[in-house]
Amino acid sequence: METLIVGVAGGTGSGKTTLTQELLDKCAGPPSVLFHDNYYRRRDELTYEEREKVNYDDLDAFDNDLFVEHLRALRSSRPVESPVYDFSIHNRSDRTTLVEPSPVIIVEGILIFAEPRICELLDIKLFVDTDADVRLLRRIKRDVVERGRTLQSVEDQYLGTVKPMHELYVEPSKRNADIIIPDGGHNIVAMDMVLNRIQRDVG
Ligand SMILES: Nc1ncnc2c1ncn2[C@@H]1O[C@H](COP(=O)(O)OP(=O)(O)O)[C@@H](O)[C@H]1O
Ligand SMILES: Nc1ccn([C@@H]2O[C@H](COP(=O)(O)O)[C@@H](O)[C@H]2O)c(=O)n1
Repeated sequence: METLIVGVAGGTGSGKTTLTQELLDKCAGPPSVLFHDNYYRRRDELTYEEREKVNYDDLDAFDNDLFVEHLRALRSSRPVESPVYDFSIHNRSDRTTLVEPSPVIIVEGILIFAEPRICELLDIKLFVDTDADVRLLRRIKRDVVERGRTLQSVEDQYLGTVKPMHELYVEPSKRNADIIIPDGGHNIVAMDMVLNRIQRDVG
């Protein structure tokens, strides 16, 4: 089976998941999706308080060996049992989810263009570009409402690790993108271009 692997990167709150969902809704298929977030390392050896302090915006926070193994398996038409991460406990859950192979594979995550082993497997690289102030406002809302965080913890984490790692890894990785998309999944012109390209290659 011919496969096309589409990478969707961008800072936290930039609109990656929204763009991924648009692609899922509009591609025939449907595509397979691997979320890099689900490959955060298991941290059973740490207490909750210790896990709260981990730098989750560093490349080392992810089990990239497993991620690359799963991406290669999907590319070779083999299904994978993807881990499921639980943000409320800062740890991998005991559940997995079956991801079936498909001609179009979407890969999403803040750091996928910063890890060469992942980057080289991607056929189309999309970077969702959104101003830091907008991303921060979205992040505060999401972390408090959906991830059970306090305002203080969001502020501490943002200034302590999220912002510096964004500047060190995420922003420079934009140079590896094929297309930089302002306004993410709401950018109709960019979406049409990407969908046409997908249609041409695997349609
Ligand atoms: N282009 C956009 N315009 C306005 N709001 C958006 C846009 N893209 C995403 N959002 C909103 O911003 C929030 C974060 O988007 P999301 O796609 O989850 O970001 P990410 O996956 O990069 O963290 C969500 O509430 C989403 O509805
Ligand atoms: N236990 C964790 C693990 C990760 N994060 C944050 O998630 C962000 C990435 O997800 P996006 O949907 O925002 O792209 C990343 O910036 C990590 O800081 C967390 O808060 N807790």
